[in-house]
Amino acid sequence: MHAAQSDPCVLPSRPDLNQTGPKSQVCFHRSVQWSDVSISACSAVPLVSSLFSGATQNGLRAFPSPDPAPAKQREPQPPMLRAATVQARLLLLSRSYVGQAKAASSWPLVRRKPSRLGSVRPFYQMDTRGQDENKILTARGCHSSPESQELAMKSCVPCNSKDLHPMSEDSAKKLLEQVNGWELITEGDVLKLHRAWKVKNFVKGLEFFQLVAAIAEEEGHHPDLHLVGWNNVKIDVWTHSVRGLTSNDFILAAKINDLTLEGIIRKKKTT
Ligand SMILES: C[C@H](O)[C@H](O)[C@H]1CNC2=NC(N)=NC(=O)C2=N1
Repeated sequence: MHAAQSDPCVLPSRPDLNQTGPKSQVCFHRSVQWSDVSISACSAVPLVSSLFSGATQNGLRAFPSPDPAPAKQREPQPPMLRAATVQARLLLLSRSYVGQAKAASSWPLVRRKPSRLGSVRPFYQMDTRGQDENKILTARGCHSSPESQELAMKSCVPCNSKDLHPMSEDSAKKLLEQVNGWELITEGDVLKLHRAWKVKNFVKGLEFFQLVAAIAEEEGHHPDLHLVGWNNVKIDVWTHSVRGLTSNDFILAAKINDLTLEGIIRKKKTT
């Protein structure tokens, strides 16, 4: 995928679950009919290691399936044949990864429990190991304030909590400074957060929704998503249970602002 001229505030696309590291691993996943294998394109490392151990990873079976015959029934393979088998498997694996890398952008995001091998970066993420995307964005002046960073690190509370009440418009206006690009709208008598983006195309709009959905599911707090005229994304955020705005909505908006959307959002035309 050709990387467009990058907007300094947009890092290469990756699903941003939580600045403090994903509580669960978000992976590309698809059952590939030709080899009857379910491949999770999170990272080559666990799959290759489980390939050798034949172990399952996150409930996935290292291919080729079906289950290898229990060791005791298998005839010991001569070393040359064994090496050739591993070679063939690795070739199959590498081919599938090339195929995946090409198709990965159109694959649906699914949620996986953290791999038993520890959380690993999905292979399509920019390798910023040891760096903190937040620091990168802040260094580039992309965060409106440390408060907005702090907001993006928080977690939503359950919307059916008794302590949740709609905030006043003045309180909302104060918090608005911490969510760049969002505005307050009132629909019916309900105060909401609203933001619009132009995406490159319809599919990228859906990809954007997938990234937002991952956060919403993680937080148990959901936005209203609109994709109109094929490339206009509009998102409204409000707390339905109290018919107004709560801190949950600003946390969700800050997390959406922290998504890395390179390749999804249409570059602003320089006038
Ligand atoms: C029980 C659970 O907290 C509710 O169903 C959640 C789900 N997501 C939600 N999202 C939003 N925006 N408002 C809600 O009131 C809400 N309620």
